[in-house]
Amino acid sequence: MSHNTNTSIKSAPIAESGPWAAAGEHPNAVTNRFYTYECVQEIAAFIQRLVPAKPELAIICGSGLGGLADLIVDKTVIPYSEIPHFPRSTVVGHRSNLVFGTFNGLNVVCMQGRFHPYEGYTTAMCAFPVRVMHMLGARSLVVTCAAGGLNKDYSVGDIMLIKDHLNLPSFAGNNPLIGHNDERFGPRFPPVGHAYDRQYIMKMKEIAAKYNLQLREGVYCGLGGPCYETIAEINMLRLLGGDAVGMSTVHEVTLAAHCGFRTLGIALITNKCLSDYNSTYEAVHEDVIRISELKADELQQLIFDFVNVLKNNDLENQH
Ligand SMILES: O=P(O)(O)O[C@H]1O[C@H](CO)[C@@H](O)[C@H]1O
Ligand SMILES: Nc1nc2[nH]cnc2c(=O)[nH]1
Repeated sequence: MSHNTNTSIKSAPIAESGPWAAAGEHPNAVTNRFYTYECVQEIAAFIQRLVPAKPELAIICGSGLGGLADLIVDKTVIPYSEIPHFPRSTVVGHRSNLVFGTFNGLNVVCMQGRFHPYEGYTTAMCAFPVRVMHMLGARSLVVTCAAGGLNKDYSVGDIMLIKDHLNLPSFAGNNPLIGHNDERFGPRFPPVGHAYDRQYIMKMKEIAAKYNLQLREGVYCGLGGPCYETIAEINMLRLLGGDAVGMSTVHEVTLAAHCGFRTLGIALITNKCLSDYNSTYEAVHEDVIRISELKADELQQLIFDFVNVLKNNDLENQH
């Protein structure tokens, strides 16, 4: 597929040229490159030429959870490598496809593979597909991830609905919204206190109850990775109120809140975060993938049923 990758470069003030702009005079200008509105428009237009149908729901697949995209019917699969300016997923358990089609009868767009800051992308670059999917027409987002269980009551295999998050990189000045704010995306100071939609959470609990499944509901801590946590860090995150920890999601949900998505966040607890210095257990990515794949069917069924809620517009305060 041929495309001109240079048409939307508004400014390329940093060493390498690309579709991003630097974040102005902010000290993070070099590290916080982000995609311009025009670039997102160009990508959306490119995709619309291939897939004219408007997606209603956007889905992001976490580690080992990309199988959901295989259940989409009447599919159009666009490899990230064929989309202008798109990064690539480099992590085991993440494919690199944007998948369109219908899932339980609803038009969806699904990221089969996401981007993480530890791959070398800025948080803004990691999260920018959220804006593309919004520009394509999606207004609901389901974001899934694999996570370590900080909460001592949690077991491996538990599914946690994310009620809130701690965006730890943002504490250190690494927020995907740093830099020039283009109001066409959203406001300069977006509220994020309700970034995870309460009604979506309630609906998902009702769905789970039908399967006698008890879902957890908790606070997700987003860290930069790629190291798993030290014991001291695990203890700190617990003190801060964290229930689960991972290396994704928070920057995506920040951009989703900024542009007005209603978001359902689901973390699959793939490992326990142990704080016993005498234990020899360590988290490993192979276990993360194994547990994700083991629990994928359950998660997919819940999301499949959740689509009914969206299709039937079975919600109050729809905005
Ligand atoms: O958050 P997702 O992409 O599901 O992946 C999680 O699993 C990986 C670590 O095993 C990290 O990338 C962490 O963020
Ligand atoms: N940071 C972090 N990410 C994870 N992803 C899956 N498990 C974990 C974990 O224990 N810690």
